[in-house]
Amino acid sequence: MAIENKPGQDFDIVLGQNDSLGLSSQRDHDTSKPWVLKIIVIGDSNVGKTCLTYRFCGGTFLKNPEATIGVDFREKTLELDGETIKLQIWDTAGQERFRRSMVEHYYRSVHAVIFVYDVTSLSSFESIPEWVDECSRHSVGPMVPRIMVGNKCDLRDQREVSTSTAQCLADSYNFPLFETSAKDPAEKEHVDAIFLTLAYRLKSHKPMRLKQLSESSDRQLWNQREQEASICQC
Ligand SMILES: Nc1nc2c(ncn2[C@@H]2O[C@H](COP(=O)(O)OP(=O)(O)OP(=O)(O)O)[C@@H](O)[C@H]2O)c(=O)[nH]1
Repeated sequence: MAIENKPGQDFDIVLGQNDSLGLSSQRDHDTSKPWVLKIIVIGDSNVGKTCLTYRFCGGTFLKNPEATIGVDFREKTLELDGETIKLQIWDTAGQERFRRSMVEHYYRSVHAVIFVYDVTSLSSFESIPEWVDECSRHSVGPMVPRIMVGNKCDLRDQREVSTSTAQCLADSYNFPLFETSAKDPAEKEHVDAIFLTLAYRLKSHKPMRLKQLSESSDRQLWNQREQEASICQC
């Protein structure tokens, strides 16, 4: 496995300029460079955010993940209809004490949001409106695509959140709902579908304004995390 962006190597990121999605009305995309889309994964601690992103990027189930501190970055490059798209996935900390200093970074110039709850934990589901509110408080506009994901569906006997209850909440926000399991290998396609759905939705929007990531503080953050060897090499 090889990481797409080596330390010190510059690459582009789409940063919001003209509207909440960072989209411009004119095509100014250099086709030799991929789109880079920032997706954040948020939700209570222990719902499986790290395992879901790892399943998508690395293809396997991470057996003993440690609680995320601040953020872990993962990247996946996709070819969609002949265009290269890099998904820069921010796996955020669910525990308040590990996210406090990072929250502003999470939401800055974000292109899509994945809200995760655990189908075996009613309280994690009941927290979803708080996560949605946090997004709004950080000025994530209504144009930014959002998806709701119920994880750990393999634990059938322990389910506390029914599909219909979750669908009601998702409908009230007009979010697509996915139920899946990071653990069950048979669910890999559903996990992929979450991220692909977002990638296609973002790609279908108008062409995007590009800005060098090296100009932003996101770049510094990324470098710092690379030095701490906390980027998943997938
Ligand atoms: N059975 C089952 N367990 C899962 C699944 N996904 C994650 N887990 C387990 O749930 C626990 C928490 O997983 P994480 O991915 O670390 O959860 P997180 O949401 O990233 O947690 P924080 O980093 O604290 O925010 C771990 O013990 C995982 O093995 C799943 O789909 N099924």
